[in-house]
Amino acid sequence: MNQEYDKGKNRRSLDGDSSSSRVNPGRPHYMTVGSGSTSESAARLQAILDNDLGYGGSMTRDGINGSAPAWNPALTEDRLTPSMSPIPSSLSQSELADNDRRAQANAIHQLWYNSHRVALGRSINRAVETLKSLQQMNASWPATYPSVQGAQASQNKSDPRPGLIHTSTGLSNKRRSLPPSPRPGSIRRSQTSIGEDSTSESSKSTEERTVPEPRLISPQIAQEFSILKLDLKLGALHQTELVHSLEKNSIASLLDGKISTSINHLYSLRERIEDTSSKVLVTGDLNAGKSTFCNALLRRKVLPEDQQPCTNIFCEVLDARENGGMEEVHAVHKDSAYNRHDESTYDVFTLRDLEKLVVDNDTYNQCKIYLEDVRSIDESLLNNGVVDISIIDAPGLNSDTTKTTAVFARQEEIDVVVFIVSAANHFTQTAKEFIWAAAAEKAYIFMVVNGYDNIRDKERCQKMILEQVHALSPRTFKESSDLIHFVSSNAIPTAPPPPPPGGNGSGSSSGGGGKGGEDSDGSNPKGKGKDREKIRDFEVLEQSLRRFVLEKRARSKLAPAKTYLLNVLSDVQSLATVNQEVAQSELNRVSEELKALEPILEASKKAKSEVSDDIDRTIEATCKDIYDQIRSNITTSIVQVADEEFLGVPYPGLMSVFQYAEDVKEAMLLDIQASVNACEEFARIKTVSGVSTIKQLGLLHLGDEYTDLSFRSDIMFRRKRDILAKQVGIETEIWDFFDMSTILQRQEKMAGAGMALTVATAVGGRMVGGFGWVDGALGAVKIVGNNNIRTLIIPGTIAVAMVATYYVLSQIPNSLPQRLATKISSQLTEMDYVHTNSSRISAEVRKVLRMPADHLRVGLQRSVEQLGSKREETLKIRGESEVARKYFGNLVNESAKIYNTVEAIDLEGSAPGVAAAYDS
Ligand SMILES: Nc1nc2c(ncn2[C@@H]2O[C@H](COP(=O)(O)OP(=O)(O)OP(=O)(O)O)[C@@H](O)[C@H]2O)c(=O)[nH]1
Repeated sequence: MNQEYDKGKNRRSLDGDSSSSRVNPGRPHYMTVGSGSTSESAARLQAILDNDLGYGGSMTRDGINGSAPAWNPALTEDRLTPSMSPIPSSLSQSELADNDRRAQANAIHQLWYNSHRVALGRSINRAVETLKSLQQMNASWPATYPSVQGAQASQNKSDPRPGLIHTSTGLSNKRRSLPPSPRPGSIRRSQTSIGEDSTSESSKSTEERTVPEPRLISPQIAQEFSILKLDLKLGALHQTELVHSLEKNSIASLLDGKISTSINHLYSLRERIEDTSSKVLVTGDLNAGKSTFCNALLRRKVLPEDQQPCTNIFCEVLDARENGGMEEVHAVHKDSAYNRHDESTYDVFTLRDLEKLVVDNDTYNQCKIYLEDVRSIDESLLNNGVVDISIIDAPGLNSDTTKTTAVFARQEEIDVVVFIVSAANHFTQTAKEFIWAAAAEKAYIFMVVNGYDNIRDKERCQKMILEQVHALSPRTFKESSDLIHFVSSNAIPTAPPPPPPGGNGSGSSSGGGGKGGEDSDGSNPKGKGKDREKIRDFEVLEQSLRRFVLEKRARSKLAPAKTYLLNVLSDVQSLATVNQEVAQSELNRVSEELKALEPILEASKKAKSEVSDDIDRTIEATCKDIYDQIRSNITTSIVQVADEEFLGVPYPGLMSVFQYAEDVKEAMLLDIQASVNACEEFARIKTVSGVSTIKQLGLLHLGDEYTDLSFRSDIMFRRKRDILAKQVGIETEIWDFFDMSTILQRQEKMAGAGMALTVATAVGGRMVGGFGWVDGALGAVKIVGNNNIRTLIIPGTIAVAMVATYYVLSQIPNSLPQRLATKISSQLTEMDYVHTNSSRISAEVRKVLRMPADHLRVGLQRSVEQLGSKREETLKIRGESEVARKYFGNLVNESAKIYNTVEAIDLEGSAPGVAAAYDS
């Protein structure tokens, strides 16, 4: 923030030539009064001044760690008495002593003034540092901007004045008193309040809960931001509604812009207090008589006056000595920064050309009018012997928006505002707005109620105007006798306009003007009673203005810086207080959130690993169970398939025995297939129950975050149907019909059943069954006898064979299924049918169960990650809030400290030395 300033800048020439005046550019330049040599005490004071150029031991080191920015030594170059002040060579002893006394008094005053200026300069530096740090903080932690409560604001809609008052919190008891106009009483946080901030809010549940109205809304801290007030004039929306409709970051960026503007303004204020000259802006409504007033002050008709609006550009009147004693007009080119030493930035004209220049402003944006004021230093404002003054005549406020804006902007670089108000029209809305804007740094405004001669009921006019001033600028009102004047500027005798170009100008004008100069009509107004009164009123005004600008220079020159500093620091303090509390509640909130979050995160992590293992175990157990169950079921089904009573296939008789075999075979395979289907159904049921178990786990651990997968058990096992019939290919053989083992088994069963067994059956059975038929034959021979046997043997054999054949054939429905079952069973064993199907079904169940299981695992993982990142985010917010709380806590203290330092700079009391200097 250190800024090096051009040491020569703003330093005026004391002898008409700025270069020759620089006797010692690094120290104050005071003229030698009296006999040409200063008295001892004056010399001592001079020495003190030399050593006290803003760094001296007399200053309290309250700067920023003693590292105050570079201070321009030229700032103390105010003249106490101009070198060209006429000092008669033959002064009496008493007059010399008087001069000496005055010089001493001036020196004392200068010391006092310098100390205040330096203190203010340091405070400006500290304020700039503070604002810069606030800007940085605002970038990383968007500051909360309190706004006026909508309801409150609308209650006060009748109040035309924008903004609110500062109430009694923090510094407010020390703040400036403001008009008693009703102001909205409370503020409330903008949409950036806790709970409303979507960016910083890290928990859904927190977002959803109802946030209690922050304490910040309390009317106790209701106050207006005068400097850092966001200017939101968009459409028909009220400022509050706008603030609430804006994003927190948008507000932060608007605030950032305001801070930047304020920093720049502080720089310009520092420059202004360093500048030894004083700029007086004469402004007011259109046609209020600004130019007439300026002319009256100068006692010369320099600026064009007209009944219709005529001043279109700024006209700055300066002492001709600043221009080498030449009276001329420098018309500054548009978009050029004026530099008197660079003629490319302006065109030179004579005073006579002024009228045209002022009205026609297409080429120029302002005029610098160098004028010789021949009045004595006791009377002249320009040539006052104390300080360089420039008087700026501004275009009428309500002439057009651009010019009005320009006047508003211009007042930021001036020290004193002289506001001309028409006695007939009073304060217009634009006038009021200007005064409110000026109040940001100017607690006092010099008010000139002009055209007073036009008013019949003067008392009523005064009363009304004073009432208005009371509301507009209370401090000005408080000192109304000094700061508010009712005059008629056109009644002041002025020297006629300058002679035509060709003459040197200064000589002729000084001849025409001067003290008690004639009016343009040539009459002597001092002779007329009414005019005398007007002139007297004007002279009183002049004295007050001189006192305000010259004697109370600390007030006129330094007070704007002080007022602005107090206002901006107060704004900073309010902002800091609000944000400290916001940061604190944010900190509390996130700490609470963290406290709640930690165990949830831990539980979630634990659940994740436990549930994962659990699911795996459950799936494996389910699948194994299913496998075992299915294996046993299919095996049983295969084993039992032959026992099924012909599986519902009727025996068609011997003629269709092959078809019978095919039907039995198919029935058997279908029966086995049916058992497999039953197993699939069983597995389906088990899967549905498994999926439901996983879902329960998901709901238990993820709650609402668990998303269910749609599961259709009916589409399981679709592809494996009918596979068996295709795979099993069994040929029916002749031996399949005569399965002896089955026949024998059956015979034994039947034998065990009782005596119904016939011999034929027994014999046949034996015969058919094996070699036992020989024994049977021998037994029969013994009974029948050998001869008989011989005759019976053939037919007997035939009979037995027939019986046996019949028996065997009758046993086909019994023996064929057994035989086929055995063959199917062995083929299925060969195919590993039981295992294949059991593992196929259990594998599909595993696959199906894994889907929701994996989904649950992913959900759990995501939940842990989300909780983890929420924790990270919350930790980050906690860290930031902690930093912000500390920062804003410090800012509250720091801004209060600077505020107190600034407030302690007493610019109001009578300046030491002044009385003595101007006494006599
Ligand atoms: N009766 C009366 N007329 C005045 C007074 N002061 C100014 N006038 C007249 O008011 C008219 C406007 O005066 P100006 O000085 O041109 O007003 P202005 O405010 O400079 O006008 P703009 O710069 O164009 O806004 C002129 O005709 C003046 O003679 C006054 O005190 N009494």
